[in-house]
Amino acid sequence: MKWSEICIHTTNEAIELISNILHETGASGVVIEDADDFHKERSDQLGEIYELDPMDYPTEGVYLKAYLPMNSFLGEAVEQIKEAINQLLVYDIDIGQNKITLSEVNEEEWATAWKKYYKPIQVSEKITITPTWEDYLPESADELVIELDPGMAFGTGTHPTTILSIRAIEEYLQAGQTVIDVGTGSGVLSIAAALLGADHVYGYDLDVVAVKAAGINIKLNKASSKITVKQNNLLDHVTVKPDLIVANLLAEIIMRFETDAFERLKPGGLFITSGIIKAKETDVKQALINAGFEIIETNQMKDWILIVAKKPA
Ligand SMILES: C[S@@+](CC[C@H](N)C(=O)[O-])C[C@H]1O[C@@H](n2cnc3c(N)ncnc32)[C@H](O)[C@@H]1O
Repeated sequence: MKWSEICIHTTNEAIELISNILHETGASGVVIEDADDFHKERSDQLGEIYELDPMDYPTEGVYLKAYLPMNSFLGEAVEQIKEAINQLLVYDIDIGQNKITLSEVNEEEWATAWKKYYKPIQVSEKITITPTWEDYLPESADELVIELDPGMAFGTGTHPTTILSIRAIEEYLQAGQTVIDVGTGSGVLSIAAALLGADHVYGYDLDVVAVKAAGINIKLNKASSKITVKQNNLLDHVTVKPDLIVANLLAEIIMRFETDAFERLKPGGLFITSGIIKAKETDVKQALINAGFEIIETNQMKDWILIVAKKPA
């Protein structure tokens, strides 16, 4: 079968949203080529250096590439993608140059093209994320391994907002605690919390495709007994009283439920919010403070901010 590679020149801010649009349109194997990645030397934790081809990378911003089957629906799918990306402007998302190009690739190229980007990567002191097809063996007894299929919803688990979230869970979660993961996507944060000793994790996502993908990843990581995943809008109708809530969502969405998060948390509980673009940091902090939280830590990776907020004991 022939495949068409769609390449979108966009910004860091728009990556997750456009990846989501691509997945929803049936595109496979979304690949991110970030100008910043090319400029920094890439060495993974196994000591291998990636060979990066400068021709693959933009001089600024990000290329998002994905693959669509070449059939009679191709034109319609591309139009749908363009329209959905333009809709992001309504939400004040910077979509950068938004230049979209299409090129043809054959089955063999497609099957291997995107897999070469995904290698096991140590994302925190204890956690390594590996794609399902790699036979990765932990180097020490303390190393915890999460297997993910990058072809599925919000696949790789290595976006800066996800890495910041995993590191914060590792820092703050205490064994035996109850966790809620709002916007679970691939389920990666729920799996991380379970591996790091949570008693039980509740993962929620509005998107059924994400709920299915999370379910598969949770089984793959043998964490089903510790994680309950279901479709839900934010914390609507949730009665669980968690010690920790993690939410890797856009700033606009976090600012829709900070009061609910405050009410649900046990006294002394933590609200870890990620996915906040730098420009919106002050707004989110103010909203958290207005809800009654105390800000106890802020971290940054690239343009992304993570905030840890505490409900007073
Ligand atoms: C940036 S992804 C995060 C995925 C994963 N937690 C991670 O850290 O990699 C955000 C997720 O939030 C979900 N989401 C967006 N709005 C939501 C809402 N109102 N309620 C629940 N989930 C939502 C999206 O479907 C998506 O799966």
